[in-house]
Amino acid sequence: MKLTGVELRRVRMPLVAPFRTSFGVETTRDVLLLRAVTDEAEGWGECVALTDPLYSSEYVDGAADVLRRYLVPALAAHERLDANMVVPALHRFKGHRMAKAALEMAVLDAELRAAGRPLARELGAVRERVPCGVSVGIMGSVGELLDAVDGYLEAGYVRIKLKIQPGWDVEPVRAVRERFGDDVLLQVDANTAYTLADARHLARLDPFGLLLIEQPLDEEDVLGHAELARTLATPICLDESITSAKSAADAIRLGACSIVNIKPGRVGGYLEARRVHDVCAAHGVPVWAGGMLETGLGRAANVALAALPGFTLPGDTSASDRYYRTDITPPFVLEDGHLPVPTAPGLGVEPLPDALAAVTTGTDWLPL
Ligand SMILES: CSCC[C@@H](NC(=O)CCC(=O)O)C(=O)O
Ligand SMILES: [Mg+2]
Repeated sequence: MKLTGVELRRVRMPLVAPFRTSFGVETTRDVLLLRAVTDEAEGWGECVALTDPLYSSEYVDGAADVLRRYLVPALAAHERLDANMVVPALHRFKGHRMAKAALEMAVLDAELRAAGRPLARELGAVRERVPCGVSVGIMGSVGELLDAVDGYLEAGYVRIKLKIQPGWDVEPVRAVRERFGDDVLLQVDANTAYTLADARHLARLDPFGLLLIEQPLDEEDVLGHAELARTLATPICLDESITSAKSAADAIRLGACSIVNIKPGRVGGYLEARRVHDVCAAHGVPVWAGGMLETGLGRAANVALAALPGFTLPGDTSASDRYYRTDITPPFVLEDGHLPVPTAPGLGVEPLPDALAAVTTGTDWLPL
């Protein structure tokens, strides 16, 4: 394929309710979308960088800048381009995995649409629908949390994930267990909010039969997670620490985690995400699909990824209405706790023109 240009498009998507984590509160997603135009087809990419560099070092304005000044121009040198070539072509630019992932995603979508191949089949999907969990933010009270969890269980979600932080951990977990019982699949996500000094406190979560505790320590403290894993009965899952297939192999070998949350943006793309899946499978480590409040575009790709064989735990692949009143694609609707894997070529979905126009705050055409 010949890439003729890339459109950077910013969309502003208000959340149906504030989403609070240990690092901040999201009320509106300011999303950077990419539209890759080639001589054979067009493709869409979604950059998962948040507005501020609080989940990781990337942030949406920085991603747009590095794409505009470095990453998109770097692809001009390639007369013919396929998705496998994108990340290697950008290797000399350090970091910016979420920006690189979005560019690879757009080129991959265009390539697959041109070939009439669904992303799920390209990645190695073995399922036609995936079981869906839901991520529940930190709330103002335990009562408010219990009402939210009740609503999600009613909606059919098969797994509940609670955001935790110091001062909001044991009590909400205990309340959910007491209200909904021991059979509900339940896990927690700290987003790096604790230190090894909190080990004894975190061990107080062990009696609640959690599936996992996600990223309790700093993303760079792999050895700390290995030491914590020797203390806790609850399995440790890493998110922010896993930035590539190699970092997954290292973390597993060091005993830092026994479960991995895979987010394609965090690891530099869907092709690397498949490699993370393969490395984890080789070590017998289960994985699940994480989320970054994606629009239907990223959601479609995450659902395709979640259909790979090693994704044996429900992911944060929630329905569109978990976050958005109106999605920019036909909405993903939960059916018996599952979402269907798209079967059309490429991502299998594309933006609805009117819905996209209604939330677009700016476009920037980058010709090659
Ligand atoms: C704004 S918080 C984004 C990162 C967070 N993501 C979620 O909790 C799931 C979000 C989703 O359902 O897309 C995580 O650390 O796993
Ligand atoms: Mg997480």
